Amino acid sequence: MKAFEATRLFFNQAADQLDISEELREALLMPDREVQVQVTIRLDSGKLANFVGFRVQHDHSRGPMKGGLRYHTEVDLDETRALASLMTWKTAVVNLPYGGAKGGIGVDPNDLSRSEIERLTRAFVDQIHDIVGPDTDIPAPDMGTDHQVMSWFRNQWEKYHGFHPAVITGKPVEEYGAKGREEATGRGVGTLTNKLIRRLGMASEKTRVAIQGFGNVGSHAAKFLHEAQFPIVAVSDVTGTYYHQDGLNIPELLRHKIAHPKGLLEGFEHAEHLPLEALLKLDKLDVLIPAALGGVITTENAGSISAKVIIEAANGPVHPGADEMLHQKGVTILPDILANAGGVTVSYFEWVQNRQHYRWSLDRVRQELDHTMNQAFEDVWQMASQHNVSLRTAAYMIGIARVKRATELAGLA
Ligand SMILES: NC(=O)C1=CN([C@@H]2O[C@H](COP(=O)(O)OP(=O)(O)OC[C@H]3O[C@@H](n4cnc5c(N)ncnc54)[C@H](O)[C@@H]3O)[C@@H](O)[C@H]2O)C=CC1
Ligand SMILES: O=C(O)CCC(=O)C(=O)O
Repeated sequence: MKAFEATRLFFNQAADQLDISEELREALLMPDREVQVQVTIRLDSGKLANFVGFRVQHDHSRGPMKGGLRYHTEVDLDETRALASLMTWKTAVVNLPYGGAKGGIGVDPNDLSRSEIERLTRAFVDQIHDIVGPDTDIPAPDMGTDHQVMSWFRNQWEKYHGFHPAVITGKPVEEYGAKGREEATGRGVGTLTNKLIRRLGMASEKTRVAIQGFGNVGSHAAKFLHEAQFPIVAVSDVTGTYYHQDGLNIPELLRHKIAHPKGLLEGFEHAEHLPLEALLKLDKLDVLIPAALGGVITTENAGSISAKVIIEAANGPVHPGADEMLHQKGVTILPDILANAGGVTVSYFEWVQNRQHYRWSLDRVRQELDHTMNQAFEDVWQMASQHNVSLRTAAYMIGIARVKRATELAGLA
């Protein structure tokens, strides 16, 4: 099943609870605009290379559209469309005054030098600068992009439109970025993991965690959970799974990642090195945190997952069929549109600061982030209890109801 079809299924499960008509479902699901562009650069070798870039603007009924930029080989129109629609429900669940969008380029950034990535980013901006802006559509980091890419993006966009740092978020802190944006998604994941396991009557020191992906989100979630006393027994990145039955030394893993030229765990010696796919098959896990690609938990591998709780730090990691199987097994899933909303929440704080030419302290960012995430969690928990539905369906119900209301108030439906 393709990614957008999967999000459509999750959408429909919630829309059934809300009794939404077929026409309105189509109107809410259909993206506002989809753009596909050619991105051509000259490589360091002197050869030309052609890539395909996308920006999908899904819905703007609640405000300017917001969502990250992904550089990854699997980026295509369908995946970008699915990710853009997730942004619409996500910004609504945490009640930010935004709609949803997503973009990216089908490329493996590990194959390019930093200067090639800079040229790629600038060429992409040349193609899409007219459709993004601080009041229309505001990009941010996602897989394969970071604060440096945001900085190049802003610089190129400003060549066309003049100074406006609020055109993009996730910028370097010394260049109009918000303190705490880099850690925000991982911190939000950590905060809600802690909250959920306590709600389920579990204790952090006895909760064995595995994290798939040790990039921005996975590594910050690991840091936060380690500080909260959770034993993290396994983490993985593209180079494999790293396991220690008594819990990994997370500070040492973080130091290793920082020292590695590509930020990888390759060569880490104080853990058992297992194949990539081993992480999902580990026994005696309590919490599994997919924090890499979408579509990784399927009907084929869901049966071998031992965790009682799955926290969707990645976007769309669980296929609908697997979602149903895990639900039947009694696994609690904290859905992506709530679990990983910390990133876009602090992006919103960054945008607000840029527009006011003001800077918040890290303490303030963290306090407001924790408040937003806790409030959204309580709203979703209450909705799930009231309607006897999963946390995913409850989160979608809240998101869809808010977007539906804004659409109706605008007189569009
Ligand atoms: N960066 C952000 O603020 C946000 C990111 N997300 C989602 O979180 C996920 C991760 O994003 P980032 O951490 O930003 O990306 P990243 O590019 O910083 O890191 C990705 C990590 O996943 C690893 N990885 C890739 N394929 C893998 C595989 N098959 N098995 C195990 N590990 C694999 C990579 O080696 C790397 O460690 C994505 O689904 C993204 O959409 C969601 C909300 C915000
Ligand atoms: O920070 C943002 O604006 C968007 C982050 C993002 O792409 C996501 O939440 O999936």
